[in-house]
Amino acid sequence: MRYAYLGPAGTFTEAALLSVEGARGAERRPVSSVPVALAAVRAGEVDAAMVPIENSVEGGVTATLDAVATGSELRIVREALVPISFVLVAAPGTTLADVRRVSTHSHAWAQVRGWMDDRLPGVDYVPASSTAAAALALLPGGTEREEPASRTGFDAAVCSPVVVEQHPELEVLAADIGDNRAAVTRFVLVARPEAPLPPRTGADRTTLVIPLWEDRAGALMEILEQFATRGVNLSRIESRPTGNFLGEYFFSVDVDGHILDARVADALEGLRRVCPSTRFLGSYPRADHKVATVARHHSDGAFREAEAWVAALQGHHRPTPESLPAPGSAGPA
Ligand SMILES: O=C(O)C(=O)C[C@]1(C(=O)O)C=C[C@@H](O)C=C1
Repeated sequence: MRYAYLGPAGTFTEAALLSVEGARGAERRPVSSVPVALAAVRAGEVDAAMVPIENSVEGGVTATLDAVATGSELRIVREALVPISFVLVAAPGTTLADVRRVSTHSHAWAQVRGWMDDRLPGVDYVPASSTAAAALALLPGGTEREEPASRTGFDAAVCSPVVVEQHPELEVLAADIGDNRAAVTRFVLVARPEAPLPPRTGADRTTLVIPLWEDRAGALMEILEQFATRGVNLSRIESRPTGNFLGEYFFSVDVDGHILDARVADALEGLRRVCPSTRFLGSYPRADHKVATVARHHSDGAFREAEAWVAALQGHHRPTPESLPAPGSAGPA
């Protein structure tokens, strides 16, 4: 297997990838952004890419939500949860009092803002492509030592403690600086659509992209109804602009269950009718193994029984040519 991930080594995304069985011995390609990782999957240069999708503090990772919603189809085949803990690092010899400008990934910055306001008020933020990229930039590239700020434009970085394990020469100015100690990021492994559908486990998640089909009152309600009436619980719903023009949005949705669950399959059929450009991004096991609660009347057995009942009734009352809708018509009102 060949994998792409948001690099360099030491990112949280790499930690997520390393949690996949066999990934340690596989070819791993660090890349500079989520779109680049997904482009490598689409081009067939790698078999799958690990990308962040949701953080418990900062919410959806918009770069991922947008990149999987458009372009050629992709499939999520698994997810991974990584607990997030941050350290503030600098080049050797730097002290906290020297820090004026701090670099990291924007999602990481959002998770340490409280600590920064408290301990380094007025410090400037310099965006980086990842937490590890910011930290590694602080290390002198050559033999000649340079002042980091003059070379990089910043003098400290927020990253994972893993980077310090790999580069012990980095000075740790502060540890555990996340505003929320229980922060977790959810990552997804994304492959091409021909990837085999992961088996149903009973504790599964299905990810969908639902463009708002028509701009009218009740359009969102009609989408949500498809899930509600089949007892399908939503675990995440976010609206994102399509980028085409102001006011055009799509919904990125996670639901509890697998496409092989009758209630999920039935909801997808309903969605297809009310919103034909719905995109299926995959059904895969939940990393937290949380089993969905399903009422008896939403179980596979209840759907099968109801289908068999209707089929039997149809068998007794076969449609006549006159009772069928004319070709091209919407059918009897
Ligand atoms: O920069 C990294 O280390 C990443 O893996 C990216 C990322 C993200 O995109 O949210 C992953 C987890 C953390 O919440 C912060 C940054």
